[in-house]
Amino acid sequence: MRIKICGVTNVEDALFIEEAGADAIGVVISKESKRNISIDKADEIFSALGPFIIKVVVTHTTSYEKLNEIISLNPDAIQISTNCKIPDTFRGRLIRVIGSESEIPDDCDALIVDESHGNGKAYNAEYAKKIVKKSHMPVILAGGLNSSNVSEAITSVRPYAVDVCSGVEDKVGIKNRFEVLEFIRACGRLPGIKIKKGYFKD
Ligand SMILES: O=C(O)c1ccccc1NCC(=O)[C@H](O)[C@H](O)COP(=O)(O)O
Repeated sequence: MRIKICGVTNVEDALFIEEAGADAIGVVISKESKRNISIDKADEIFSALGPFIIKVVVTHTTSYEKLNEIISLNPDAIQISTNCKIPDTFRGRLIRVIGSESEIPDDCDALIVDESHGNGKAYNAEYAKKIVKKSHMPVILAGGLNSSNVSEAITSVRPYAVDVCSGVEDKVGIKNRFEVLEFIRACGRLPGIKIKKGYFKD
């Protein structure tokens, strides 16, 4: 199972997540988010990472100026929840957010079923299953996932990938290393870092 860990706000967490073996890291560039970071911070985080991890920017912008700033970071993918049109040069790497009221869009390359927006709100299993069945695009599952429920979510929904944000945090924007490793393990993957005593919660 592919794994995206979202809402990363600092280089230390990003490097740990990469080393732990996640496939993708998401940073949020949106004033609406408690995990909002600047373009410069996102650049610092992406630049610290190696070539084998997918770098995703999550945004809610409707401004082409902002979008161009985001594109200038050269992310591997953009995850967007508005219907802002993305330049053709960026095609192939666009993830659109789909919630229970929305139709499947056809101007993107992957979908993320997400009604949580980093708040830990649980996904709707019936809806997610329907989207996986109907969509010809890869479907990422998000919403209230954590190390205790992700295995069941994978088995029942059969998504392309799973996404987690608050379920592996100590506090908003700060990842809990033990939970990151446990989440990766619960996805049926072997974490790249041994679970050491120091990674446990106090
Ligand atoms: O993380 C945020 O602060 C955020 C805010 C607004 C929109 C999206 C946001 N995050 C995007 C994600 O892809 C999250 O990982 C996803 O909503 C799952 O969050 P959680 O339920 O906390 O695992």
